[in-house]
Amino acid sequence: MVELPTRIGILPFRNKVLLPGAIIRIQCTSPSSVKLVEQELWQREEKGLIGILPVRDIAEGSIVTQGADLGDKSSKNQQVKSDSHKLDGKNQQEPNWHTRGVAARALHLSRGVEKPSGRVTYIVVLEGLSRFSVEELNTRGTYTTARISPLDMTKTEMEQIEQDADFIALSRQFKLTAMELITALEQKQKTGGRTKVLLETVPVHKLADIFVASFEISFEEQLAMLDSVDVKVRLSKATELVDRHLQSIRVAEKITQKVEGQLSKTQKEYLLRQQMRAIKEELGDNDDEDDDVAALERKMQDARMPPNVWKYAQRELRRLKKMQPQQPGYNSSRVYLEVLADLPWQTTSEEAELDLKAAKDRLDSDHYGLVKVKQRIIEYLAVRKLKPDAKSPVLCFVGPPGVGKTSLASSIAGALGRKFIRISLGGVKDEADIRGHRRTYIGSMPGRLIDGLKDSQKVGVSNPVMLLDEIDKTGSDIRGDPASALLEVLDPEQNKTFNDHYLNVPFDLSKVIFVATANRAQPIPPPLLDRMEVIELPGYTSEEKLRIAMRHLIPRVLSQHGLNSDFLEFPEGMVKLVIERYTREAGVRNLERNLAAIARSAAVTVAEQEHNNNNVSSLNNRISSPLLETRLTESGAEVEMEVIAMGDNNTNNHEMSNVFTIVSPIIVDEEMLEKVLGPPKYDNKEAEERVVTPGVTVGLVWTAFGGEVQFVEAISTPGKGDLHLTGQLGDVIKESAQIALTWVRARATELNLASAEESNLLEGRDVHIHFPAGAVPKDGPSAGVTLVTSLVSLFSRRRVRADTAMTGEMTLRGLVLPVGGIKDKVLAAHRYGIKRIILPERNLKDLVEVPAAVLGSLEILLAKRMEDVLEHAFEGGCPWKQRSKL
Ligand SMILES: Nc1ncnc2c1ncn2[C@@H]1O[C@H](COP(=O)(O)OP(=O)(O)OP(=O)(O)O)[C@@H](O)[C@H]1O
Repeated sequence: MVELPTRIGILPFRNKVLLPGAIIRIQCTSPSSVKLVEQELWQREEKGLIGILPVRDIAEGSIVTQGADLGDKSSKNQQVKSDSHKLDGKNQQEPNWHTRGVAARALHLSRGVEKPSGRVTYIVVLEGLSRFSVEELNTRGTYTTARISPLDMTKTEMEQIEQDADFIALSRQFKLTAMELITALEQKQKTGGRTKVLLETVPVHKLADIFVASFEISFEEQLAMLDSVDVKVRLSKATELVDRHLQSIRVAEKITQKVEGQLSKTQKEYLLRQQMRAIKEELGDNDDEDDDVAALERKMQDARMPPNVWKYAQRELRRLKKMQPQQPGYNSSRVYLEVLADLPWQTTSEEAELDLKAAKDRLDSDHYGLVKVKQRIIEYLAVRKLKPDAKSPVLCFVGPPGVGKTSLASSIAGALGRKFIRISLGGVKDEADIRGHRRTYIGSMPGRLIDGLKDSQKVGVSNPVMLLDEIDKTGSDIRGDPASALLEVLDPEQNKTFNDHYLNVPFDLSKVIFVATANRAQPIPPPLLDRMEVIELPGYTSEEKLRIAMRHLIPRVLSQHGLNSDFLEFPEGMVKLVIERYTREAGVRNLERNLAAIARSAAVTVAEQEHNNNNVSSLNNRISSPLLETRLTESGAEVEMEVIAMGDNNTNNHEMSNVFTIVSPIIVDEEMLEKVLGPPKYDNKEAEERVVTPGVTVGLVWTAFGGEVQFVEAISTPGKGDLHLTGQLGDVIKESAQIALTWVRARATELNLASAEESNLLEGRDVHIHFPAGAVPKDGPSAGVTLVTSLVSLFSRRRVRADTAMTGEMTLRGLVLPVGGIKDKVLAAHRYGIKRIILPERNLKDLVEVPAAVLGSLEILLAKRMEDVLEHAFEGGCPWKQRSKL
């Protein structure tokens, strides 16, 4: 029995009733309710109570309280008039208060602060305890309070009524009906019978409320239940409602059974057909194949092929009809006709009038940053809109992995309202991969393009946006040149009648919009490159990655794992740690993978929690679920939550609060990162640790993964003065190394090498230069200055500065030439925590593309000649100048 105070703070419930024993989760946002929760629940030392009083919208007319039991208290059977009161900001007029309410306590409280307004809100999980009647309402303060008197029976009254014959009969009737309901529910959900125990342990008058609270009934009925102060009235009302619910479940079941009956009818039919087939087979009566051919013919007719193709297909079909299924060639002919019938000869997706603004919004909402790229795409779309038949170039996105090339292409398809199809060209070396094998080959197939288009479920239209992925990874060998086939595909003059060897009839590709991606433009054969407009997507800075993660990756990763921010929160600081300590890439691919790993681990925790909750409180979940609906007002603002648990162990209802333990989200912290992702993979000390001996230098290079930091190591060994190079190097880089060695040798005197051993280094010994990360192929001229610096460091026995990286081509006479990919290289250096960068002077202009925040953290040193590089690379300046000073 709960001791009620004489005065209680009132929380108005609009058109809704909280019954004793019911649990509800609400969000308080209006100033009055926030104040109420703050003063009555949040700030209290001991557990506070508040009164829940139903209030009706004025528009719906006044409350007519029903219920025969009200006779004795008829004086109160009228509405309590109150001072004008603002109800949760929704109703400015005088509210219609009901005269009876329910005292409630908080099972769980969480406090939130909206950003950026700073407004405080509360989420409260309330449990109804006992009825009261309102003696007087006072609405003059910030929130309403009421003088109340309890309506529940005292213990002695209760003991008396338990002897009453009517009450006993009513209880029995109620319990019987309730038991039937539980049995029906359990059968439906096929679960065990824990809930029945509650029928024995909870007093019947409380059960009546709990059961009714779990049904969806009208406000009037809810009020009637609330007003049923007399337990006998309450029991008969509850019995009636439980019975009604039971009947509705039964009706629903009957309907399902009927449907199931129908289902088994189709199953029966299927079985009979199977049997019929078997009998026919036994009799050698094989008209099934005929059926199949007829179906194929119908499918071909539906495909609406152009006349010349149709003629060809007809001829093939006639041939097929003459053949026996066992005959060689029957199957290949059939498969061929299936492919023809599957191709979208005429079907196109409706292209709505292109709305450039909507397209721009879509690109913006899908992708963070990339301003120039998006601008270029919009221009491309604008031209297409003005002149749809213009020969627009094929867009080719070039950039390291995971910078959004594929997803940009799919956004273009979305903006145009077209289907999207991705054809992977990585590793395609055979022309037949593009153009198909002739049908004379055994196991011949159409090429990848036609194969992609024929998949009618996925594409089924002749005008999709087709992404030719990794177009730089096609190569040619004796089996022909895929690039020349691609050239035909991309040429608007020729692709109207694209000839796939397998099809052997022309297919019109001119309605397809082609987009290509590549990691690097350089390997793409020039004629192909000429057909394309290259749009470069450089890598992202850490700051950009953070924004992309917060806005795009995290929401997506959460929803992919069935979570949302109520369950899992990624604080910005932790995302930053993932970016800096666990990834070191130009794009965001690994970042996304790591975030997904964390989400997976959280999903397991959440699922386990839910499992436990379901076990403990299966009754509550099932019975109270309609009342547990969230009544959160959609404020749309970000809310920062602070949570205190209000668990109360001395009541038998504490189980119920378990349902809400997941209200507080899992917040990712360093410990969780280490647990899921392991110890940090990167720090900023790598350069420092590796540049400990003379001969090692830090260079900046450009690889298929974007800008990279590349260490170069040189040592000398006894020999004949040869140069050895290792680390999967291309011809250009090998030549750079030769030039570097020649240049350094020519300056032997300037180097002023002291000992005989050192002069030997130049003539009598071999030099070995290695580029670690041997698995990654490297080429290009930009390692020139790095190579020279390594050699000078080796010969002069002086270490280069570990905080410095360099890039630049060097001529035989020591002039430093500009190189490409400066932005990517600078970003890479930034990722590695490098502080100083030596660049060719003529690359200065390229720095405008580097974000200011990154530039600000670096010292940029410009070099015109090799001597300038050496001057910057060594502590105290160029080594041989140092020596001559000595
Ligand atoms: N600027 C961005 N804004 C939002 N999401 C991005 C952005 N850049 C990349 N992403 C996301 O990163 C992921 C990887 O991008 P995507 O697959 O498009 O990369 P890609 O450049 O095509 O890589 P690959 O060359 O390996 O195919 C995608 O989930 C994509 O949505």
